[in-house]
Amino acid sequence: MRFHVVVQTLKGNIRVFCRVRPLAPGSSDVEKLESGQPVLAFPPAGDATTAGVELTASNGNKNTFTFDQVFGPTASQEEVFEEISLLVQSALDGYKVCIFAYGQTGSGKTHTMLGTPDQAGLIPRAVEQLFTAARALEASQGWTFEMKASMLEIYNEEYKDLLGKGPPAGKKHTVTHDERAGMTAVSHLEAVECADPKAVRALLERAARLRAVGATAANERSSRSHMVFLLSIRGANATTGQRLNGMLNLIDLAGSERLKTSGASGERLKETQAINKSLSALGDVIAALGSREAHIPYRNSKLTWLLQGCLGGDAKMLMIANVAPTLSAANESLCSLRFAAKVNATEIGTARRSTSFAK
Ligand SMILES: Nc1ncnc2c1ncn2[C@@H]1O[C@H](COP(=O)(O)OP(=O)(O)OP(=O)(O)O)[C@@H](O)[C@H]1O
Repeated sequence: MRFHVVVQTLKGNIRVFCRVRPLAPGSSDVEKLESGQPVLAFPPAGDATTAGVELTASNGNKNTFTFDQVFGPTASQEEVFEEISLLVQSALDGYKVCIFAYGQTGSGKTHTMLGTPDQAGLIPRAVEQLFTAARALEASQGWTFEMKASMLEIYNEEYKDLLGKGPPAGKKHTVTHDERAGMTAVSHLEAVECADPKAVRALLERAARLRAVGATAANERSSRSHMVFLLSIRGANATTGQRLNGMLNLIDLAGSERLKTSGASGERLKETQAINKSLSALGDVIAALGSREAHIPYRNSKLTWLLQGCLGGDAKMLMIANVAPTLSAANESLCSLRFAAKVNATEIGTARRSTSFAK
């Protein structure tokens, strides 16, 4: 347990990875410039703890970025998870952990977070790992753990429960924070007790079906909304009296691409404004935390308001910037990499575990 704490603290509380997805099989997309140069290349970063990615725009301009990790198109789900597993594990030590997938529509966010049945993504792998570790601690060190999962969608600046029925007619979900206890409560949100990883898989399938229904009904809704997976972990140790509250939030953000708003109207315009608002609010919160401002603008979006207890000095954050390798995506990839670079340049204080001893 102690080992996890030390390693993660040394690496800092905000980390940024970049993941480049492969070209779709049979795709007619172009991934090279006319000169034959690839749009994305992976130069060495110059030190052992970071990795580089270089994007060449259609005008030939090169933009180089360094992140904590860069995964090329051949990186497997397992390789990506390996780099994240320590961070996930720390939720079981009483930390609040937030992992975001950021990028334009089609850049691989959902593949990274949820994956497919034969290429499981971060969420199922994280839950499986936490179960295994919790069981081992229960068997060897007198701990008991309770894990509860919720899933919600934020669409047009409104919360929607993906597992339960949601609030009664005429009511909305409300989010309240108990700062002293470090707890967040969402009204009318279903929290499903996770007795084993199989239960979580069933739950993810249920949520995916619900989102899919939305997608046909509301114009590719899944890429126009944020999907938030929340796992709360309560631990109690009968031998030592120690208690802990960990939290793992895994977020598949809405597509970050800027629509040409001049052509967008009605629902589409409203969606775009809501996405732009919440993504820039997320960037603003991170920037305000980094510059130690007295006021952190959590209230500026439903996303930052929901996650405020897990965004900040006490929490650990990871942003995965997903990018597509194609020439047609190069402009949006550049925007994503710039956003990620800004996050990467932010320093947030040392994470704190939420633990206490029963009297
Ligand atoms: N690393 C990868 N390996 C293999 N296939 C991938 C990978 N990343 C993405 N894909 C595939 O590329 C396509 C687009 O990916 P995905 O749906 O994850 O993008 P997205 O960013 O979540 O898009 P949206 O915003 O529409 O949800 C999917 O068919 C997905 O299976």
